[in-house]
Amino acid sequence: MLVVGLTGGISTGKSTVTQRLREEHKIKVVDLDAVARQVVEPHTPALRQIVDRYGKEVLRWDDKTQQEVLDRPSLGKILFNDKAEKKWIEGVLHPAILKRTAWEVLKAYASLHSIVVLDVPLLFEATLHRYVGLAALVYCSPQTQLQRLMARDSVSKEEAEKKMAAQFPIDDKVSLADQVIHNDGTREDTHREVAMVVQQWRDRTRWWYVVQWLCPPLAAAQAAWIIWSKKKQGESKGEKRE
Ligand SMILES: CC(C)(COP(=O)(O)OP(=O)(O)OC[C@H]1O[C@@H](n2cnc3c(N)ncnc32)[C@H](O)[C@@H]1O)[C@@H](O)C(=O)NCCC(=O)NCCS
Ligand SMILES: Nc1ncnc2c1ncn2[C@@H]1O[C@H](COP(=O)(O)OP(=O)(O)OP(=O)(O)O)[C@@H](O)[C@H]1O
Repeated sequence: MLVVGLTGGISTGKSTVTQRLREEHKIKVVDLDAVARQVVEPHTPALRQIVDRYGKEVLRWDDKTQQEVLDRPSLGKILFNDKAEKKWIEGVLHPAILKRTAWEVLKAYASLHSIVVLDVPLLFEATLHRYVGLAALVYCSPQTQLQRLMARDSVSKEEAEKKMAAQFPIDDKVSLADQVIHNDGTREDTHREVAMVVQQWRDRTRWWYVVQWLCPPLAAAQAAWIIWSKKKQGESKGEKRE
């Protein structure tokens, strides 16, 4: 099975691309933003830790479920404005997110998917690219990124720039990626690029994933090889976590 890590910058178009992957190409996608929401649902250990640290101000009443839930904009304000708190929040959430994601990958393998795409906003920042077979970047210029972020989230230029600054600059991610999907033009242009990369992924997997499914030690050996060789590559480039 080919595990693709799909990343980008905030608002460069990951969701636009993954929607196409799911609907047109029928590819299994695991969205780590969605997983990040699950790990802070009511009564989870992660939410308890967050409330212990920041108090009830990070909660809001949800009429639909009749309970207190995480107020995401409030936690976002803390995370995007304070580097030390960002680190603390990530220290609580990332291990829980990783555990759930590993489980989703195993489920995809067991149900004989040839390709699984992980939509990971912080693929490079969290050095998760070492654990995937291919890192694909959804790219648009920083100017387009800023405009789309301001329009989509109805935020000021200053607020949008602060969110962009919490990640590696999109131009720096280009050299770290194995493949780039350009999303500066029309959606139709992007759909064409997506079709091209999907063909490349399918060419890489062919019948190999069936062999791996029939012989799990082969799949485990390939995963171990990818992790080991990417770790070596990273060390020789002097890569380190943010
Ligand atoms: C801060 C939170 C509460 C804001 O929630 P909100 O619903 O407003 O936004 P959402 O979750 O949809 O994220 C939107 C985008 O923000 C960016 N972003 C999210 N977390 C981070 C982070 N820790 N560092 C930098 N950028 C981030 C990503 O580009 C993401 O796609 C939320 O993003 C969160 O819990 N973040 C911490 C978990 C995390 O690191 N998630 C990234 C998954 S790898
Ligand atoms: N090719 C395009 N042309 C015009 N608008 C686009 C294009 N691609 C994406 N957009 C718009 O740009 C905004 C950001 O796109 P999208 O939500 O897919 O980004 P994202 O990378 O998933 O964002 P996030 O990191 O916040 O999850 C959305 O409002 C989307 O409709």
